[in-house]
Amino acid sequence: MGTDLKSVLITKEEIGAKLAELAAKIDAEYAGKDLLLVGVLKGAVMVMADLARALSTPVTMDWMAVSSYGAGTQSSGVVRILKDLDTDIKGKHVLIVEDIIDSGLTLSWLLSNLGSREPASLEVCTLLRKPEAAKVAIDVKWIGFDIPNEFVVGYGLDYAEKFRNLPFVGTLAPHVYGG
Ligand SMILES: O=P(O)(O)OC[C@H]1O[C@H](OP(=O)(O)OP(=O)(O)O)[C@H](O)[C@@H]1O
Ligand code: HPA
Ligand SMILES: [Mg+2]
Repeated sequence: MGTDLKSVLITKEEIGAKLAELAAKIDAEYAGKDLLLVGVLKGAVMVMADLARALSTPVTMDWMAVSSYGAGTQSSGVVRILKDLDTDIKGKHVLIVEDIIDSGLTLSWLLSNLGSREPASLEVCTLLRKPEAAKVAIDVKWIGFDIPNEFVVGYGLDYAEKFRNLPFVGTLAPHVYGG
């Protein structure tokens, strides 16, 4: 961690408590239904792993890899599919699991892409959201934390592929990205 981080924004304990809270609501919503969690690689790996274990509802899990940030701190706006789902989601209850909604461009694209595959339902759960950064309005059912418009890392979130393994969410010192 050293001096590359400016501050801890959300602790490991706060993340755990929030995921337990969200899991209880998701359990209630999908009681008696088959639920497919779709994790968005790579950032959502930690949220997916911890949220899935906090749920009592039996779920299946699939993954999609899309990338719009590359090595920078700004979304390019161009979303690329790096890996598609392994399964057909037609008729299934699908919950997209994300680490962060920043500009909203990734999710907006993903919702229309997955929506066109005719799932029985399609909702979103995200750990973090930056309301001030939104470039498109998105209807998100479950949100962990609204955070300020600052670049964050940790708990799956990277800067140039680094910091994903931090157990908390922190802000990056400006010198790291040349700010
Ligand atoms: O709302 P947006 O501005 O579109 O940003 C959010 C997306 O950006 C990040 O992914 P990234 O493209 O960095 O890929 P990664 O998960 O592999 O790091 C993050 O995991 C979200 O998927
Ligand atoms: O603040 C962020 N940090 C890391 N990855 C991201 N992808 C979108 N916003 C962010
Ligand atoms: Mg990234």
